[in-house]
Amino acid sequence: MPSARLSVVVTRRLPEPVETRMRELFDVRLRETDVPMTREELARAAKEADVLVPTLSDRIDASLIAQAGDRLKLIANYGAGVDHIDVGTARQHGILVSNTPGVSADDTADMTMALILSVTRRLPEGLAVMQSGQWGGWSPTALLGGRIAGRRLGILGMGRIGQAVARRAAAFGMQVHYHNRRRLRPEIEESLQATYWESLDQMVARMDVLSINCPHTPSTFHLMNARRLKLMKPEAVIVNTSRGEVIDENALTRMLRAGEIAGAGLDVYEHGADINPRLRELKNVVLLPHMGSATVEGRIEMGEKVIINIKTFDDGHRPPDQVVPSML
Ligand SMILES: NC(=O)C1=CN([C@@H]2O[C@H](COP(=O)(O)OP(=O)(O)OC[C@H]3O[C@@H](n4cnc5c(N)ncnc54)[C@H](O)[C@@H]3O)[C@@H](O)[C@H]2O)C=CC1
Ligand SMILES: O=C(O)C(=O)CO
Repeated sequence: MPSARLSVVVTRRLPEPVETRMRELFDVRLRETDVPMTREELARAAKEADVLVPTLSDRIDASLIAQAGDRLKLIANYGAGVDHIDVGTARQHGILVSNTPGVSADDTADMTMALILSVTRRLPEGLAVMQSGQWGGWSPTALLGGRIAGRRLGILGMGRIGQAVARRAAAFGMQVHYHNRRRLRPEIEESLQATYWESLDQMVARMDVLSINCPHTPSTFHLMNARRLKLMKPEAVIVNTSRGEVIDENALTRMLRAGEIAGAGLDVYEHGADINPRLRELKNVVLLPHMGSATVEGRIEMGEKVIINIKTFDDGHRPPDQVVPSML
């Protein structure tokens, strides 16, 4: 007799090919509208599913996991970052957690470079001139930015995305530096032509551009606090395509306003969509609505990874992208 199909609940609309494949493989309940579930809907979903497929907009904390009961066996996150999931509590309840690492690395690194170039070369100001209809033609002195070739880029968090940024930055002629929880193997460091800094403080003080690419964990929360931001050179630029919580957003905003940091390119914010309104007023800041991984290809590949994790689990094995507390 064939075994019963897994009951899978997905909390957000996913790209159409992903939803179609999920319908073929699982007893899946898909979301009809593209709005995050309310807390009550999420708690109900966690109770009724064998597998929950959340996204970064769902807070899967200890209380939600405690309410889930015995049925929930796997939280197969649609996304690489798992800072919205209490992975330790899930483990204590015997619930596995998986994510979608790697498939967004190139796309997010592309967006990191786009932010670096947008801030240093003043793209939004150029766009605003064109949209105003006031452009009077080429000028030797208008909208001059800074050259990135030859500049020092410091990467905080040299994992999949950090390394993809390093490869791109080297191709743009930047000198790549990094700080990471663990130093890379010598052959990888050499292939990336990257200089390792054991001291984050010392690296931060010497960079022209700082790119934040570590996950948000208890040890990275406000890693870029007011004290460290103050170590940056006043002409330096910071970009963040990881998670907003790694930077003290209020301190950054104050320093950008005061001209103590030259510019910022942000894809992510400390309080999600509730961003510091003062950031929006600044000319030296480029803000994006968390779209680092937003390509058609990447979002489908994230869904394929979710499916592989669920299928492998259904076949009686550990999901290939299982996340355990010691990884965080
Ligand atoms: N903006 C966007 O659309 C996207 C954002 N992300 C975010 O980017 C983050 C990084 O993604 P990946 O590169 O795939 O992760 P990864 O796990 O491959 O790399 C993260 C690196 O950060 C390092 N790290 C962790 N804690 C650290 C600490 N305290 N100090 C220094 N280094 C530390 C790790 O050792 C690792 O090398 C994700 O966790 C996610 O939050 C991921 C995908 C898309
Ligand atoms: O995969 C992630 O962690 C994201 O931020 C989605 O883009």
